[in-house]
Amino acid sequence: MQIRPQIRPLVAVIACRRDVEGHPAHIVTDKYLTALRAYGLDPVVLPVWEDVDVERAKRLLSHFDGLMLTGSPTNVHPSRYREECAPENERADTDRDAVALALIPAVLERGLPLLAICRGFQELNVAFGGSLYQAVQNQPGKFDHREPKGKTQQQYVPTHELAIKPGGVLAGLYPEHGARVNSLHQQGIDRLGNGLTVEGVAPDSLIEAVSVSDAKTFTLGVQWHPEWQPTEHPLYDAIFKGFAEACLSAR
Ligand SMILES: N[C@@H](CCC(=O)NCCCC(=O)O)C(=O)O
Repeated sequence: MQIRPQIRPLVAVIACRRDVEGHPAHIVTDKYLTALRAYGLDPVVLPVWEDVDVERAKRLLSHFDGLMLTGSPTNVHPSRYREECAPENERADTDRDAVALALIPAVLERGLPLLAICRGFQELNVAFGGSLYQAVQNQPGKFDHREPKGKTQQQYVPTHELAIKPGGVLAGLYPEHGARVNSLHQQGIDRLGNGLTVEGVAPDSLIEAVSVSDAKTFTLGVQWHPEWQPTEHPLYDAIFKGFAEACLSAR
C-alpha cells in the first residue's frame, strides 16, 4: 500500500516593501519562514502593492490554508486610525498597510487561520477600528517595550512577563497563568478594536495578545515574536503547534 505523503499546508506570509541595494523589494525575514517550515507548513511570500482590495485578497487566499502577518520595523500609518503622526514615528510602509488591511477581513470571511505577529498584531487591532500608541515608552506608567541593545540573540531575550487571560484562545493552547516573552516594539494597542478579545497583558497593562471574538477558526495576534526559536520556548511552541493544526484542518 503506498502511503500518501502528508501534503503540507500552504501559508501566505505578507511581505514588507524595503529597498535592497537601491532597488524596491518585497521581503520577509527568514525567521518567520523557517518557523512555519519547522511546524510542517510551507510558506509563500505575498508581495504588497497599494492597489489591492478585499475581493482580490479573498481570491488570493483561495490558494492558501492560512495567513501570517509578520513583524516589521515600519509602522501602521496613523492616518489608518485617524491620528496625526508622532515625531517618534519615523518609518511607514503604506503598501504593507493596504494589503494587510485588505487581507484581514478577507481571511476572516474565508474562515482561514490567522497568526498576526507584532506589526501584524497591531494591524489586526487597527482593522477592527482600534488605535495604537505610537511610542509606548512615552505613556505614563508604561514600560519601554523596545528591544534590548546588543546583537540579535540579545534582542530576542524574554524581557517581561505576560499574564494569560483564563478561558481564552491562548490559554487553550498553553494552560499556564503566564510566561516571559521577548519585546521588540515601540508601538502598542491604545484603544482595543471592537470585536477583539484580550488574551494576554504585560505587567504595565499593555495588551499583548488578542483573538477575534467570533472567529470560525484559529485567529491570534501577539505583540511578541514567537517565531524566534519557537521549539525552545513552550509558549511559542504551543502557538505554532496550534496554528499548524488549524492550517492542516483548513486543507
Ligand atoms: N514597528 C512596530 C512593530 C515592531 C515589529 O514588528 N518589530 C519586529 C522587527 C523585526 C522583524 O522584522 O521581525 C513597532 O515598533 O511597534
